[in-house]
Amino acid sequence: MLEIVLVLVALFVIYYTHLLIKWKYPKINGVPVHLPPGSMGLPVIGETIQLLIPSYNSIDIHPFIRKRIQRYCGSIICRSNYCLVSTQGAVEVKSAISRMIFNFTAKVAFGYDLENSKGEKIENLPNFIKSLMSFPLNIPGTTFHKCMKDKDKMSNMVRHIIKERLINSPDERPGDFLDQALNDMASEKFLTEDFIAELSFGILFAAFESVSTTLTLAIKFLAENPLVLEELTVVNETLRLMNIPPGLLRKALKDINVKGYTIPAGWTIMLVTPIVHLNPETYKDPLKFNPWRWKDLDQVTLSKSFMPFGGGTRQCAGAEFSKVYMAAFLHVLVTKYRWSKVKGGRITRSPILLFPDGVHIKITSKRD
Ligand code: HEM
Repeated sequence: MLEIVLVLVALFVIYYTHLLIKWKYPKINGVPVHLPPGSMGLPVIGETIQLLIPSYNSIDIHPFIRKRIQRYCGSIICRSNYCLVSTQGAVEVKSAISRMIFNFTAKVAFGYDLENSKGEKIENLPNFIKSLMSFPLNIPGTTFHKCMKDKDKMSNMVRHIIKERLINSPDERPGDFLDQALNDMASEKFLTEDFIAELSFGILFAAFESVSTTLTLAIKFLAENPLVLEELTVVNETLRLMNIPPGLLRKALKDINVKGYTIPAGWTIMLVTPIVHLNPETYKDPLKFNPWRWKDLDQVTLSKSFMPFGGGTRQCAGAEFSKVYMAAFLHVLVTKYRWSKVKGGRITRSPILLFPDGVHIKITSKRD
């Protein structure tokens, strides 16, 4: 009996050693691959236990989603209402703006009203990002588990709204993004109630986290550099300097040769856009917040050296909406309000941008 166990253990060790060697030193048609330099880290876990790499390549629903988001964003821009709180005390900008955008997007996308909702209250979404980048181990006690629970709470809330909508006749519905998706269920096979709930959550998340982070940064930079010019140049400079996503993810569909190195098919590649945005040959003094530089940058340079919303066919579906929304927000801020930084402003990346001490401003209406 003992011999059999020993043989099995030996076979197990040989098999996994073989897999490990194959993974560490891959071959294509029997020829060893010259991999790009760098460490492979540990099997499965890689270099870090903190980074979860999302994949966008599930089913080919992307053109559909893109079209619907763009149509929806276009229609809501004119309904935007920027409610800035005028207060004698200090406001923590990131949470205030997150909440504002969360409420606004949830309301216009699927009719969720935070104050008057009857169902489950969603209080935690603005903190969702903190637990997003975690090792995908879904057992109680892990950050990932907490993150999934928050996401489920949100998707369930949308499911509840979907059920209510489906009871009502189509002409009683508000005609928002959710209604568009429900109407499309008849023609698009992949659109199930579950899918629409997850999609609505995804849009809410994509919109509120990225926009609120950019606006918080813009306000911080403006408070530290009070001479403002055009709002759009401030938005561009903020996106350039801080690069909200740490990079773009792509999957190699076939072996790719780059400068003598092979990236094997199936590998996930991260294009680190901050490197392009901080290239001193394009952006003089690249670490300096300088909205004025945008006056002199030509279109050709920009098309190659500015990609805060990604590029190609997978470019951000909310890019135009975000630029207009943020420029309009800053316009209202600088024309109608006075504000000054009280404390905070420290930024960390892990790998998303966080404000460990917040950005606290004192804000009052110019009419007061
Ligand atoms: C400051 C604001 C924003 C930034 C910096 C940003 C950035 C990005 C980036 C870098 C990507 C990946 C693109 C790629 O892989 O090439 C992306 C994808 C995406 N974004 Fe945004 N985003 C912002 C706002 C929004 C908003 C407001 C929405 C929705 C209303 C949105 C919806 C999406 C969607 C659906 C995708 C996936 C596109 C696809 O795979 O086709 N984003 N975004």
